[in-house]
Order: sequence, then C-alpha cells, then structure tokens
Amino acid sequence: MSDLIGSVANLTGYRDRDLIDSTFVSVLGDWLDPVRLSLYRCVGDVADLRLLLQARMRKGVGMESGDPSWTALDALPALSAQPHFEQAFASEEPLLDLPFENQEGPWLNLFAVWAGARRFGIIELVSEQPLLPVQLRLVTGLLKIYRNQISLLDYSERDSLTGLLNRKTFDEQFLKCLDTMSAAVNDDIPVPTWWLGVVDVDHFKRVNDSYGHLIGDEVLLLVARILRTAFRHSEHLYRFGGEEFIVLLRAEDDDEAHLAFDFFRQQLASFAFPQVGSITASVGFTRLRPMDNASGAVDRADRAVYHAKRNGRNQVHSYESLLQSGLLSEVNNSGAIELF
Ligand SMILES: Nc1nc2c(ncn2[C@@H]2O[C@H](COP(=O)(O)OP(=O)(O)OP(=O)(O)O)[C@@H](O)[C@H]2O)c(=O)[nH]1
Repeated sequence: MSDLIGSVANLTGYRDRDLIDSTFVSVLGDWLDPVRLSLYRCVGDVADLRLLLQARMRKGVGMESGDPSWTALDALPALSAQPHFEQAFASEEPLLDLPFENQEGPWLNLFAVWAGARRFGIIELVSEQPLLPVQLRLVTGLLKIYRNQISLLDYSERDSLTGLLNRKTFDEQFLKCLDTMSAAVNDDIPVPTWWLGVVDVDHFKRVNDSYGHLIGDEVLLLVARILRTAFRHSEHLYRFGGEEFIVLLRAEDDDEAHLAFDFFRQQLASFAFPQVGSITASVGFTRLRPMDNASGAVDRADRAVYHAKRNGRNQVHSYESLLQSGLLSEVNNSGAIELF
C-alpha cells in the first residue's frame, strides 16, 4: 500500500504530460498485472479524432513507449473505427468485461477520460479475469487523480482566452525540443529539425480601436482556432503576448517549414471574421540550433516578422533565407543583427 501511495505522490508531483501518462500506466500496471494496458490520447480535429498511443504495458514485456508525438494524423487509427471506444465515450460508466479475442477471456475494459466537454483519452485494460470490485475501485480512484492532475496542468499552462499554451510553458518545451536533438546525436540517429515561428496579427490595434476590445478578443480566439486547425496535433502552439503567437514544429527543411506557416497564413487571410471581415498575420520563423536559447530563437524569428511587416505584412519569411539573400545579416553569436 505504501508503494502505491508513493507512486501516486510521484504522479501528482509531475508537470510533464508524457511522464504523467507513462507513470499512470506503470502504477496501474504494477498493481493489476494486466495482459495489456494502454493509454491513448485523442488528437486532431473533433470531427475526426485519432488515437495517439501515449504509453503501454504488456505482460512479459513491461513498459513500451508510445507513438512519437509527431506521428502524422493519417497514420493514427481513427476513433470512429473503434466502436467499443466510441461506446465508452457515449457511456457514463466504464465498459467492463467485454470479450477480447475469445469468450473465455482475456477481458477488455475501457475507461473514457474527458477533459470538460472534450474527449481527452481512453484507457484500455485487458485483464486475464473480469476485474474484481477492489480492482475497479483502484482504477477509478487513480483515474480521478489523473484527471485532476491534467485539469490542474491545463489551468496553469493554458492561456485563459484562447486555450493555447501560455508563455510560461514555452521555455520548458523549447528545452525538450533541444533535448530531442542532442539525444539523436548520442543515439547516432538522424537529428530532428525544429523550427520556431512567431505569428503576429497585422494592424490589430485598428481592430481594437474600430470595434472595441471585446471584438478584439473574439478575433484572437478565432485566430487561435485557425492555428489549431492549420497545424498538426504535435505542433506546439503558444499565445506569447497580446496578438503574438509562437509555433514550434518539426520539418525537414526551410521549404517544408515555409509551406506549413504559409498554409496557416492563407487559412487566416481567407477566413471571414464576423464584423471585422479580413484579418492577416505576418510570420517569421527560424531553425533551432543545438546550443540555442529560447530568447535568442524568438529574437531571430521576430527579426523575420519585422521584415514581413516592413514589406507589406501578410507574409511569411524565414530568418535563415533572409540571411542567405543578404536582406539580414547576423553580426555576432548573440544573435544581434543589422537590417539593410
Ligand atoms: N482585444 C485585445 N487586444 C489586445 C490584447 N493584448 C494586446 N492587445 C492589443 O493589441 C494591439 C497591438 O498593437 P501594435 O503592437 O501596435 O501592433 P498592430 O496594430 O498589430 O500593428 P502591426 O503589428 O505593426 O501590424 C494593442 O492595441 C494592444 O492593446 C488582448 O488580450 N485583447
């Protein structure tokens, strides 16, 4: 029992979502010794949710890692293709003792996890025997703790207006991106390429001045929604300040990153905002460097935004391309540059 309390105490101390998910699975797995225990997150568009495996434990194998967060949505199974999973979300209670593979067991148990009105994830527990009442109490108790932990994190890490991640969490995620680069070097595998983009809404002061702050807030909310639909589920979106947003994404090269940012720019420019009509944004982006720091990278992307603003707005520019074409120059290692 003290082991369990200790593990739960660990769970409530973590702020890293991946760590919380894998700890949850390992705590539950250690106590129930299931045939298989998996935790899936629902990702992507609400109309076509996909299942991202976060962590799994299998009898005789132990803990297994989940899908990389950057797995393409199309490659993930659709929630709609899993009728039992859909059923678990539709039901108020967990779905218990469903036959799994054959009538004599093992047994499938599904626990849907909601975050407010959002389908957040699902626990799939395959047990050798139907769950005993005491085991069921343990699972539902741990699930409550897990859910509380996730909502507390949501509360402290998200911007209250747009629901995007807030500035506070950006530094941590930035370091995690750099870690994936150094880990790849150590493991002698291809090093992922991360890009940081700054999105700055154009002439936003005019929106506030002409229509008032409430309409201004509504515009920011809609911009955040377009950001969510334009970028992939694995791409990290932050509201950085008033009308400034940050995107961290993986792309092979400058062209691929440019395409991703420009897709968003076009989606935004073609959206008809109620009352306000058309809104555009200027975007600057830069490639993360192995020894980067967050403020240096944001500063580089900001310089590219500044270039876009000076050249007519509603444009996407890469800091590295501007350097290459001689439109910006990097004068020293601190990232200080000169504009021509
Ligand atoms: N409604 C609303 N306005 C905000 C919020 N945060 C900042 N702002 C406003 O955003 C505006 C930003 O204006 P500026 O920095 O001058 O930039 P801009 O008008 O977008 O012009 P450019 O960036 O040069 O295209 C200011 O009027 C701020 O008051 C917010 O949370 N809600």
